[in-house]
Amino acid sequence: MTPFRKMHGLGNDFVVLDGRDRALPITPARVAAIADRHFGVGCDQFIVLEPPPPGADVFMRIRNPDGSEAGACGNATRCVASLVAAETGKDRVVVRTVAGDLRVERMPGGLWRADMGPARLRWDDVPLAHKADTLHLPLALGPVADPAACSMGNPHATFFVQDLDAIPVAELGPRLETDPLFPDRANIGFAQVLSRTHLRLVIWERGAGLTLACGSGASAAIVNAVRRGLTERRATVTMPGGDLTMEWRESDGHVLMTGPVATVFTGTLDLEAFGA
Ligand SMILES: N[C@@H](CCC[C@H](N)C(=O)O)C(=O)O
Repeated sequence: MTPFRKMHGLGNDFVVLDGRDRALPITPARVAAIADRHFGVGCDQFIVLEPPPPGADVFMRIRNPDGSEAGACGNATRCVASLVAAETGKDRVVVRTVAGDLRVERMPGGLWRADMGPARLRWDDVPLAHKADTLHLPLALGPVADPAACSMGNPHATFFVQDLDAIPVAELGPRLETDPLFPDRANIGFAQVLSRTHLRLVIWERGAGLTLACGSGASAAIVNAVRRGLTERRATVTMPGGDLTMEWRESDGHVLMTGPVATVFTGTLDLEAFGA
């Protein structure tokens, strides 16, 4: 049996396994089965801790419920950093993903701040299928149009809308995620500007669907809002699961994300019982 933790950041929930001492028999089919909310444990992302490469405290592998692998997960980054910090007594932790190193530090009030790295703004960073202006993508569907895109280690497009409650996110999300403009698919954000320091955001996540919060999506939203002249560089992003405090730092273009972490239960899994 393999121990696991169920964690979440603002309701964006994770099954977290520890593969640092032994390689775990994880396959895309097993991830999908365990992530299933009726026949498995249920989660938005399936996270495996792997041995720390030189220069990092842990390697974090991120998989979506459809079995696909992702380069970034802001909410899981905070959760994993808090675990490693509890083990090591450190207040600063370096989490490595396939997209690079993320530096996370403990903040007052049980919060954690992750440096999500630089937003990457070129069309081939996102990536897009062809050259286009990432500040105004040639993309429209139903009531939404003209998103801005960037990469936070994973692909994001943000649509700015007048009334978020009027947007049929579950209907538009899957079609936009898989639009041919996005060769790797994309996470799709719908953002309403409430003030120069406050955004409301709903995310349709690539490989996961609607989630209660998305840290990399909030990062992309603040970056794209600032690029459009809609908000200041520091703003609160309110998602269905709660708030993240975001900053797109002027000095180096890094995005800083501050928010909570939670462990809600622990258990054991028979990985072999979840298919091949
Ligand atoms: N929930 C995450 C993002 C998870 C990965 C995403 N679905 C992708 O495929 O890129 C976050 O908090 O950033």
